[in-house]
Amino acid sequence: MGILEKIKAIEEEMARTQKNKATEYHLGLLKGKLARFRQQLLADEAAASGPSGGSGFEVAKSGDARVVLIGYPSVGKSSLLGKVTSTKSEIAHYAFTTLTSVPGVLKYQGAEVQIVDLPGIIYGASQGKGRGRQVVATARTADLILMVLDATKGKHQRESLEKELEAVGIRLNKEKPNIYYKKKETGGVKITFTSPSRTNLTEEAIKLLLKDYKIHNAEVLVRDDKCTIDDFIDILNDQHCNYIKCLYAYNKIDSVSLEEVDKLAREPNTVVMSCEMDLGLDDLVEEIWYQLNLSRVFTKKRGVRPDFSDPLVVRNNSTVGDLCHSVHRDFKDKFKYALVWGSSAKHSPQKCGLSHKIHDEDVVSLFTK
Ligand SMILES: Nc1nc2c(ncn2[C@@H]2O[C@H](COP(=O)(O)OP(=O)(O)OP(=O)(O)O)[C@@H](O)[C@H]2O)c(=O)[nH]1
Repeated sequence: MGILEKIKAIEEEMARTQKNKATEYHLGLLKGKLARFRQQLLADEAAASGPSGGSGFEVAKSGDARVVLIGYPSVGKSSLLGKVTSTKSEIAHYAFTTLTSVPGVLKYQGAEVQIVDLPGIIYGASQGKGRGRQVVATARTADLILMVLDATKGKHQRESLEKELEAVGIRLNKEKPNIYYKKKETGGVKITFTSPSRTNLTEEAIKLLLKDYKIHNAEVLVRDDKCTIDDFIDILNDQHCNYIKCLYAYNKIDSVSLEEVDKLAREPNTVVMSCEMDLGLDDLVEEIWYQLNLSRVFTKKRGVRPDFSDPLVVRNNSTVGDLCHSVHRDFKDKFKYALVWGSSAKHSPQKCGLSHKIHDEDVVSLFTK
């Protein structure tokens, strides 16, 4: 039996099995197997396409962060890219216009965010269909997924995309489960819960899964009483799981009622817009920036005004040390002290060491030995 048939057989068995206390472990085991086969399927695909597989839309990562657009055909991804980035992309009045990914650059107050528009075909990816799997591979590299949805269409589009992403191990707006897991050479299986589990994740369930994965020696520490069997399966398939932030953008709000727009706009992690009418695009860009969680830092040479058009971009909560690292790998070794102006400084300028936390829009002078 090929992997695809195995996946199908498990899915059918899961659909047949009633969900109740008695079948909980059995379903957990099936889920565990499913995750393993899906991972295998995607790994086979990656090996087959190879580094020079010529998939046609692998894009080199550039800029300070990467946002990946995901959505069904004709929801307005190309239009959006045309509006917010400096890349032009062809828009035709028919589906499937975007056949190769077109990276665009969104410039936000000096920072550069790469926006990649993937082929609109993600559906069926988890079943190994078409280019969906390649799309997924690129989606995994995103700092933020921007799911573009058509406000005139129902809930189905969002749910089915979420389901597809879920099936290939992309977890949206979710933290990595707080479970410590380490495979060992000897010593058997040791399972500890820091507090009694409030879900279906019991010691017995963990043992069954480990046995099914042919793992006989391991240490497991469940640190969160809300972790489920699914979370533990994710930990077992760690390399296959990516935890990525997702922003939902509903386009074409010019074509639906105000009540509908209002309802959509109130959903969490959601923005509403109309590319055609130029509505909500500034809010979208701001929200993207906010979700990326980045800070701009302006460097200043002695006796010269800082260049406010060319910031260094680092993660929020970064330190002077992180900043040095982003200048050059070895810069930290030469570092003597920094002068910092801006909201993180107690007085202007403040003389700081490597551990000083910098804020967005700070000005920093770095001095070397
Ligand atoms: N009413 C309305 N139509 C829009 C809006 N934005 C885009 N469209 C139309 O939707 C159609 C599809 O737009 P595209 O930008 O090509 O969509 P896409 O998601 O890139 O499509 P693919 O390339 O097929 O994946 C075009 O006819 C656009 O004119 C909008 O805000 N309102």
